[in-house]
Amino acid sequence: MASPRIALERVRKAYGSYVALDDVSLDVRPGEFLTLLGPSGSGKTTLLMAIAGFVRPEAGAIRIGDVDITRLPVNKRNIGIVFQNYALFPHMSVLGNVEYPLLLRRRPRAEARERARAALARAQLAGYETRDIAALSGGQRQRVALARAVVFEPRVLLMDEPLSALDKNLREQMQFEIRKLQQELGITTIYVTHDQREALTMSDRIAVMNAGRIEQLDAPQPIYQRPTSRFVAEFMGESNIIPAALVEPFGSPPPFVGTLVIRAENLALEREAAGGDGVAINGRVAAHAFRGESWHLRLTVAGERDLLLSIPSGKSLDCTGIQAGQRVTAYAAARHIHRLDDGPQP
Ligand SMILES: Nc1ncnc2c1ncn2[C@@H]1O[C@H](COP(=O)(O)OP(=O)(O)OP(=O)(O)O)[C@@H](O)[C@H]1O
Repeated sequence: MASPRIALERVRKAYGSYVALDDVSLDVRPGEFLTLLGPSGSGKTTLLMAIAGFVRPEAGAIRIGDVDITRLPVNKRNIGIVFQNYALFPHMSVLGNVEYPLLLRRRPRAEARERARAALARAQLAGYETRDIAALSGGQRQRVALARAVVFEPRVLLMDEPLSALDKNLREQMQFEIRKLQQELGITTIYVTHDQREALTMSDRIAVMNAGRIEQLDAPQPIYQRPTSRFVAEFMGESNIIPAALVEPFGSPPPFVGTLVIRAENLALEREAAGGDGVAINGRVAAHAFRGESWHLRLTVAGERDLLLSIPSGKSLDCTGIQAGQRVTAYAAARHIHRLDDGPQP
């Protein structure tokens, strides 16, 4: 059976006078991997827990497929959940943990065992069945948690920062594994993270959350390249937000108006390296640092605003000779300049 859509309609949750979810509406498509991305306190976990049934909204409706689950108890929702801290049973073996949801649903032991073994194999844990949870690494524990979340064939899958306790390399490997498993199962998934690179890597679409609202909902590339608000532009990557009055066109680009967003990696110190007509911004080097794959430069511009540049260290100009206080010009091609609609007009 195909995994259903998840639909939220004007879901509201307040803690006292603090509004954690401010009339959130969201439509997650069947089989989609949708990530809730946002800073700490933006409401991601509250939204996920409202879908899981651990948080009761004051208003609004939540549907899975055609079923209104807003008032349904947690154990009737048929949702797989993976938490950051595994929430495994430490006194049970790996197999015991994964069988548990099936035994809870009164499946016969032989069937439970067989399905648990299959789920463990899918999660790359064949051979670990009799191990104690305590004898597993963080990554293996998270695989057990994943196997346990999907073993009973839930209708949808929810994951709350499942990889945040793992080191960088393992986290990147697990991002691909989780995504592969999700695609094999075709299960509609909502994933919570505050890590933008993780969201960009894994998702079909990303909902960027800020103060209990969804600021922008789109596929990874448009979210990154065409942010619709200052908040999203600043949250995703290193962005420069510049009133157009501060920048000068060069070549023959169209006239610029309003507030502009230029990513740090789209600025260059040479006109040719910028790749086409665009804008030139004069500044003074305030700080510079070598970051391995790139040089990081901070320029003071027109005495009031810093401009961030990220220059690939393998290509373009060698920044070794750059001095603090040096006057430089930063260039960006017109195609890398994004106009923001909600910014103040210059
Ligand atoms: N049980 C609660 N009682 C009071 N306030 C709460 C409760 N749960 C959450 N909040 C508040 O609601 C806001 C949203 O919290 P939530 O956990 O959803 O944010 P988040 O985006 O998941 O953040 P994080 O990334 O830190 O987990 C926060 O300001 C939080 O302090």
